[in-house]
Amino acid sequence: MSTILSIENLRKFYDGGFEALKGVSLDIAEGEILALLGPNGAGKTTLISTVCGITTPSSGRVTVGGHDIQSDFRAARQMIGLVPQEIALEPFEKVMNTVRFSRGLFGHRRDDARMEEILRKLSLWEKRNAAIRELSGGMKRRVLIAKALAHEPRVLFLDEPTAGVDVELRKDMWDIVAELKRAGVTIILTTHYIEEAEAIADRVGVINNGELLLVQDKASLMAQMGQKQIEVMLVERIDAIPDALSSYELALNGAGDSLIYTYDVHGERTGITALLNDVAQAGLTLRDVSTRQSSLEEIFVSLVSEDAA
Ligand SMILES: Nc1ncnc2c1ncn2[C@@H]1O[C@H](COP(=O)(O)OP(=O)(O)OP(=O)(O)O)[C@@H](O)[C@H]1O
Repeated sequence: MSTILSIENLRKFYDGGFEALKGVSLDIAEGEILALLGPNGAGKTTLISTVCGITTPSSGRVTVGGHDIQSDFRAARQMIGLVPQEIALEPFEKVMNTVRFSRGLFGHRRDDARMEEILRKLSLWEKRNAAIRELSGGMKRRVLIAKALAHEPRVLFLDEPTAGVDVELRKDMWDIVAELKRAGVTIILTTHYIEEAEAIADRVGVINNGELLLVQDKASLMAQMGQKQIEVMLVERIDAIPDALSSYELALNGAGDSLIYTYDVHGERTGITALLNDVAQAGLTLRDVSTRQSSLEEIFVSLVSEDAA
């Protein structure tokens, strides 16, 4: 797939000398969904704002569809839609006019069919004549997305799209993102909800202290770094792990009826067969066995804490 967004050695010093981006480089392929994860203050918003031309880079180069965001700003910006973190809308304006105005800002001709399509997709059509101030917070977020899509961008940035929204709207958001992906839109989103990144992204980038710690295909990241756990559920409760099993790194759950064994998926031998054998030898009866892969959240926490060390 071709690269639609290219970021090369991007640095940002804020007034006062604080370095919020320390030489970030990243290529994003057309049509992919990239989730940017990072703790508060990591530099996610600064990165997005710089690419979108809201913040000027101190050095480095960014191109969108081959257009340089500084020397060819208009063409680059045309290709980008931004759904900002904060809701900033004109309270007395009507929904339809708000979205139509955004399209006009980019020099696009009025297209009522297109407006209807966008508003329907976001379940805003019935509200098209409502004033913004009459809408719920969730509806306002939908308006922000509609505004960002009004000029038909090829790359959409979503800065914390689900911060503070309820479960239902969050699910709707992800349906919208999936639909946009099907339509070929490239999506870069920041989130604190790691399980969402895990569910929706093709690639995950982890940013901390202004540096991109890694960008990797989600599946390979999880396979590479993941540990698996096997839970051995027992028929009877036990107070302590039997001595016969002391050679294994086992944990006993709070209820005393499950042994948790963590192993590396890449180890030559997992030790599971021997463990199950020895559990039986120790006189314990298995009720059930289940395995689980460590989540992106655990991977993320270990990466960021390694970085801080
Ligand atoms: N205008 C500014 N002037 C000075 N420092 C700033 C400015 N904007 C952001 N910063 C600092 O730059 C760093 C990165 O901020 P940024 O908003 O990009 O982080 P973030 O990863 O988006 O965080 P969050 O998850 O909290 O939104 C922070 O330390 C922040 O305080």
